[in-house]
Amino acid sequence: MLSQQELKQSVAAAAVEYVLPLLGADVVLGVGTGSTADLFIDALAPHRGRFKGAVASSERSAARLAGHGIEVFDLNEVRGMPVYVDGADEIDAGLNMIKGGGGALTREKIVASVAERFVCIVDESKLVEQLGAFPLPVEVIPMARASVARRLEGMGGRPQLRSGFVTDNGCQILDVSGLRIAAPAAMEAELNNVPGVVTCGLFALAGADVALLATQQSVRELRRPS
Ligand SMILES: O=C(CO)[C@H](O)[C@H](O)COP(=O)(O)O
Repeated sequence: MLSQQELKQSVAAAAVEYVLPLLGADVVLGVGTGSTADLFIDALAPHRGRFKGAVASSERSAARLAGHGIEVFDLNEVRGMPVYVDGADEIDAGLNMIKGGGGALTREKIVASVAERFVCIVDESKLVEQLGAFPLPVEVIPMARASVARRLEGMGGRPQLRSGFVTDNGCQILDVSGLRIAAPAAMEAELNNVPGVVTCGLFALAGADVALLATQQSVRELRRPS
């Protein structure tokens, strides 16, 4: 029986195999945040000479990439990326996701939006029938924390401030439990439209294109239904 850590290692290795054919001297990769993304960075490191560098979705990942000698680019210096690789807290069969457990949701959404393809790397514990058991992270401008929390309560959620945590953008996170997420894209649009919300951790309007899912038997590849 493989542990969750071993499953994360196997999906990180599979993600490196996935990106290898896309590498080239001019190629910049988009790299996500979290323990699975960390393992991806570690597994990518031996191939550092085969691509130009990476854009990271957090200061944490930027430091890890740089520690491996992979050049880290500011997104403003980069015109495009063939692929963005990142983990998720939950993913459904439509490849809609909840992300932001590590608090990097806004930069993750920005970097992913610039990449041609989002490859989500998860172990099988993250695959769910309906999103929402994992509390939904919502990044908020600090002055709007209370007003946004009231709006979230009005939607049936129970927001909790992630205490002592400040995002790389200088903002705060409300972790919202109790939401019924039957229509993820509609809820993402509604939440992102609340004044004071920087972004919510639903990735459904633009979900993953491909999911690599580590199971006890193998790493399965799932594609976003068209
Ligand atoms: O969205 C994220 C960070 O903001 C991560 O991708 C998500 O929390 C999954 O993390 P892990 O790979 O550690 O389980």
